[in-house]
Formats: sequence, structure tokens, C-alpha cells
Amino acid sequence: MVGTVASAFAQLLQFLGSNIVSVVLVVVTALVSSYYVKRPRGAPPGPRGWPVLGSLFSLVGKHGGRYLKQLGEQYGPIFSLYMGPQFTVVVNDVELAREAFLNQGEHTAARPFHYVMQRYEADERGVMNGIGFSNGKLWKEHRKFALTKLREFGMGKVSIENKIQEEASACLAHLSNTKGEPLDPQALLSSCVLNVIASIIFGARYDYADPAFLRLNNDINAIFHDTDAQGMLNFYPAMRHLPVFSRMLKKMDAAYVGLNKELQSNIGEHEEQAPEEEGDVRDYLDAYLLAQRQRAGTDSTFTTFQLLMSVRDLFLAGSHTVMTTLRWGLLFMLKYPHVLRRVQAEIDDVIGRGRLPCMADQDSMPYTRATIAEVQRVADIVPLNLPHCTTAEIQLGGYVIPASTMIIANLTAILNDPKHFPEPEKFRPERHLDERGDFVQNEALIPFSIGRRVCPGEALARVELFIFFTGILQNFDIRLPDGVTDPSMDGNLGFVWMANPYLLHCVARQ
Ligand code: HEM
Repeated sequence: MVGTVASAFAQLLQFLGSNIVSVVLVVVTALVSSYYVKRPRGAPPGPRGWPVLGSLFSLVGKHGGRYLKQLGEQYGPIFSLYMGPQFTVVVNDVELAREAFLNQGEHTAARPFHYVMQRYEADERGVMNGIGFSNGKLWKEHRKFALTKLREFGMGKVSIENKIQEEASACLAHLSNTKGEPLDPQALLSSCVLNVIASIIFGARYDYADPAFLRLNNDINAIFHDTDAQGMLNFYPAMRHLPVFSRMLKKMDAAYVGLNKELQSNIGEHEEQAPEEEGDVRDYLDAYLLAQRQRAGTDSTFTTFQLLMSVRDLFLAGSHTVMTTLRWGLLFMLKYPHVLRRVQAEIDDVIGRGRLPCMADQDSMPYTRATIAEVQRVADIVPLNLPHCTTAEIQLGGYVIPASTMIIANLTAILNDPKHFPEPEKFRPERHLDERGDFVQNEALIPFSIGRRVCPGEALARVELFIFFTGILQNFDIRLPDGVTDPSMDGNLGFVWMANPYLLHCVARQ
């Protein structure tokens, strides 16, 4: 028997050796044809891409949102492509996004497999924990919990406004200390927004110079580095063995270990004084520990590991996003001083100088609100949203989308759609005002996404953006450094689309 197999194998090798050209042809034909066959029947059209690789490499090093927007101009508002082996549908239009993620949200709310997050957020059974990349019952329960508790500790209540105002005061004091010297605002803004999350979750803020806080900041920055390479690994996890990827993962591993250590130390302290009842709850960690205790003995998804993963998600998702938007906001004010002057005039009119801004001011400040809306639209910090995945076949835009398809709502295309935003390339806050000068909510303005996965930090982020942005402009004139007249509006893609580093002077207003 063994002899037969061995000789068959030898014969096969001999055949392959003498027919090498034919073999190569057969393999290539098989790959190419399998690729063509693979686009599912009834699926939207799209670029052919390369066998096995699909269109993934066309995206490397590019602004993915702009690239996929261009493809949409060729193939239509809904099209498909392969991201490596993953069949993917891209939606470039807000009406289709609403249909997919709101009306058919039941089948489109899942996250696809994501190697990098799997590496850091899966439990010992391989089940994804956290909020941003988990699925099913665990995701539903924790998303609901996060939304409710962020609201209690962080949203819509006077208490969070006080916390944000306290942080805004610290920020303004720091800016005063620069005495008009040039400053790169990134580190300061990053510290401010991290402290807002820390005060909601741990019930305390850090001193900006606290070594633990500096490490926390650094670890978060390291996690958001090399995101192109991270994207690659999600589709080809086997590449993690290549030195270039394994080096990157080693750095990320270290950053995650550092971040976990800081979070765990806070969780540990809270566990020592875990609350017995609602009245004892001081912050998010207390609320979770109490909920975990109340659910003990049931098939609860509330575990200590999941507590760590979910608060880690809140720190990661809630820091760079708000910081980056504020950085863009200040940059747009440097670029368009006439907008800055109008915002400052409105601040002087409605708030004056004697107190910090609060959310109640917003209704009387339509131009400032429109400016923040326009910053969010043009800055477009999460160009490709986070990926979703179908859990059943759906019909969308006249096409059939099979189960297990990755769906991307291309926010770049949506926020720059001339149907909803005429001359989208122009920064024009007035587009968000009606003829009476009142703020109007444009239905296509969805920087926080739409549907069941819509950003649960939206309300918190809106309070932070309003109070920090108006607080800074109320107290400082911001100016470009000498010799710079036209700042670059270019950016670089990490976890979010970040303005390139820039300097500004903050001069106390008279
Ligand atoms: C300007 C600020 C922000 C922007 C533009 C933003 C945008 C987004 C976007 C586009 C998503 C993906 C939604 C989807 O998959 O459809 C998302 C998800 C998420 N965001 Fe935000 N976000 C911001 C601030 C925050 C803040 C302050 C927090 C919390 C403290 C937060 C927590 C989260 C979480 C946990 C998710 C995952 C939700 C889930 O998978 O169910 N975000 N955000």
C-alpha cells in the first residue's frame, strides 16, 4: 500500500516536473476563475481586484474613504469588492446606509472577525469581549449598560458638565501658562479628554504630569499607531509571523499590558470598597461591580475580564476621537479667521467672559453649533466607520448581500455627498443654518454613524466638543506662528484621521 502511494507520488512529481508550464497555467486559471466565480450571484458590481488579494492592496497607504468614494463614482452608491479573502460591500450613500443599518439593523449590527482585536479582547474561550468588537448577548448587554451608565455619570446631567468644565478650566490654565509661546495642542487636548473619561470611570482625574497618566497617554498612542499594518493582519493573520508584523505586535502587546495594568489597578481599588447598594455608587466601575454582584449566580455576561475589556474600549474609543476633532476644530479656526471672529462674537454676546460655557448656551449659539457641525463634517475623522457584518442574507439597493459579508458605510462619501452638502469641499458653517439663522440638523451628517452600533459616546462627545471648543475661543485668540499664512489641512491616518502636527499661539483675549 505504502509502495503504491509512494510510486504514485513519484509519478505525480515526474509529471509536474515535465509539464511545469501547463501546471502553472492550470493553477493561474483556477485562481482567476475561482475569483470570478466567488462574487456572489445578485451582489453589487465592483472592481475585479487581484485573485486571492482582492482590492486590499489598492487601499494600502491611501485615504480609504476617498479611494472608495472614487470607486463609487464608477460603480454606483453601492458596490462590492474583496478585501483580501473577505467579500465586502461598500455603501457610499446615506439613504442606503439608513436602510442597511437602521431598517435592517437586526442583520447588519455584527462585527466581522478582526484578528488584532481578537488577539487583545478574546477571552479564554475565544469569545470577543469589550463593546466595540463583541457580538450577540454580551455586546447587547454591555452596550446597553454603557449607554445607561454614561448617561447617568456622564451625559445630560449637570454632573458631567461640571466635570468637563473642571477639565476645561485646567486646560485654560495650562494654555495661559504658555504665555502666547507656540504650542502643539495635541498632548494637552489628549490629556483633557482622557481625564474626562477617567473621571467618569474611576471617579477621579489625573494631574497632567502624573507619570501613570503619561504612561496611559503613551500606551493609547502606541495602540493607535501602524493601523495600515493592523488592517492587513485582520485579513491575513498568518502574516503576524513576518518580522515586520511581529515587531509591530510586540510593541502593541507592551502597550496593551501597560494599559491593562493601569486599568486593573483602578479596578482593584474599587473592588476593595465595592458598593453594597445603588446609593453607594460613585462612578462607572462601582456601577459595574454592583451590577456584577446583583447578577451573580445567573448566566451573566458581567465578569471581571469583561469589565476590563469594556472600560478599555471606552478609553480607546473616547479619547483620540474627541481630541482629534478638537485639534481639527482649532486648525479650521486658524485657516478661516472670519469664522473664528464670528464664533467669538457669538460667545461674547451669549456667554460673555465671566463664566465658562455650559450646554444650556448651545441653543442660543447657532453659529458656533454650525461651526462644530462643519468641523465634524469636513474633518471626517472615522472615514470608513467601523466594519459591520451581515448575519443573514439581505436585499439592499436592488442587490442581494449574502450572510457573512462585511459592510462598510463610507462616511467620507456620505459627509461629502453634494446631494446633501453642495460644494462639499468648502468649509462653510452657514450650510447648517436656515434663513432665520437657526441651526438645522442635516440628516446626512452622521459622523457618529447610524443604527444599532451608532457611537454610544455621541452625547458625551457633543458636550466635550462644545465646552472645550467654546471655552478655548472665549478666552484666547488663536494665531498661526510667524511666517505661516496658510496652514496645511492634510492629515494622516491612525485609528482616526488626524490633522498633521501644527503649532499655534494662544494669546489671552483682552
Ligand atoms: C467626536 C467623537 C467621536 C466620534 C466621531 C465617534 C465615532 C464613532 C463611530 C463612527 C463609531 C462606529 C459606529 C458603527 O460601527 O456603526 C463609534 C463606535 C463607538 N464609539 Fe465613538 N465616537 C466618538 C466619541 C466617542 C466617545 C467619547 C466614546 C465613549 C466614551 C465612544 C465610544 C464608542 C464605542 C464604545 C463604540 C463601539 C460601539 C459598538 O460597537 O456598539 N466614542 N464611534
